[in-house]
Amino acid sequence: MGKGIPTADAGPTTTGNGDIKHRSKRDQKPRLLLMGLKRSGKTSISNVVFRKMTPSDTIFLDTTTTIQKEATHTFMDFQIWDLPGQIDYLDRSFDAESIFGGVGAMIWVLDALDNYMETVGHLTDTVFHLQQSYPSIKYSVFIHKIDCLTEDLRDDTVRDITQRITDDLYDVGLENPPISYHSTSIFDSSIFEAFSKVMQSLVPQLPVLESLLDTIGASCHFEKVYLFDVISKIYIASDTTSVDLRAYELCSDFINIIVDLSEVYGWHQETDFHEGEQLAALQAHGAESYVNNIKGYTLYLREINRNLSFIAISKDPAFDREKSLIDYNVGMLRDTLLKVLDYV
Ligand SMILES: Nc1nc2c(ncn2[C@@H]2O[C@H](COP(=O)(O)OP(=O)(O)OP(=O)(O)O)[C@@H](O)[C@H]2O)c(=O)[nH]1
Repeated sequence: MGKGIPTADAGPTTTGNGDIKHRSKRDQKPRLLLMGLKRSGKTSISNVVFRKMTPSDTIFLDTTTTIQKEATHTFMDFQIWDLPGQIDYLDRSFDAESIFGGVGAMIWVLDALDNYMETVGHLTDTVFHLQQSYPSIKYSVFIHKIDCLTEDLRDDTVRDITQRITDDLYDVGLENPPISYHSTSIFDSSIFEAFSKVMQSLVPQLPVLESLLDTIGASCHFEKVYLFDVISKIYIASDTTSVDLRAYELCSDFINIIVDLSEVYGWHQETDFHEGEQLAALQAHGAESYVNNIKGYTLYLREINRNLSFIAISKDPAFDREKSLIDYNVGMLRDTLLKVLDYV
């Protein structure tokens, strides 16, 4: 058996060492790897997205020396493994199966400010080798720290990196590698947008959800509709209109306000509702909120369950909820989530 690297489980949502039964069950959940050279930004990304760390606080992070495992229990239970950047995972003495077996997606974090020739070489070697033994892994390259580049330089850098990786892989015989590219920064919503796309690649029923969200958007006259994981702010599906960072930001801010308000004014349903019927009715409907005319937009949120909310944005500043057919459409969404995903 090959050597392994020490692993560390950190934080409240992280897999615990003590509970072996619990742990082995979680280890079967889809795994997502964060890889890349030292100081590329892997731990910062994991902390900002999943631990709500303020981006500016990431400058105090130490180098990671052990695998950090983060387990999230939201719409989809999955593990994120943050791998130390200084280790050569292709070294034959490594127990590769313990790291790469069961991986659904790998994110390669590439520091756009670095001399990226070195990391492009590591990345293409890694993809090439893993493709032989683990062909189902999906790869995403985060061209990261993009906030430090000017608009023009950004486009050139992204184009150059994409081209180099594609050429290198072509040279070794990989013509259409399953790689997606995202420009990211922890200082804006691009990191959440990119992570959303990675998570969506792990949802086999995504086309069904997207087509349903397209239908809802059209019939209710929404410009953009999302299914949001409320805690992480990752959206697990949206309609298929083009990515709109501004719409994402407005929806994300809206969730923050709703969560803050419900922390102050919310109540614990089990203790306050003694009438079973009343509680069932509330759960079937789901909490709802909408605001008209925020910077010319209407925002609409409907809770599907504790984790998942339907959120839509309309350019009509005077959205009329009663005429919108929203109840019928959200009902259809709930039915689909239940039937197709066995979820809700
Ligand atoms: N400008 C900018 N800096 C970032 C961004 N993301 C991370 N950083 C900074 O990059 C530095 C390294 O971040 P880490 O998260 O520790 O990098 P890492 O890849 O986990 O590094 P190792 O643990 O050594 O493998 C920190 O100073 C972060 O503040 C970003 O999007 N933009």
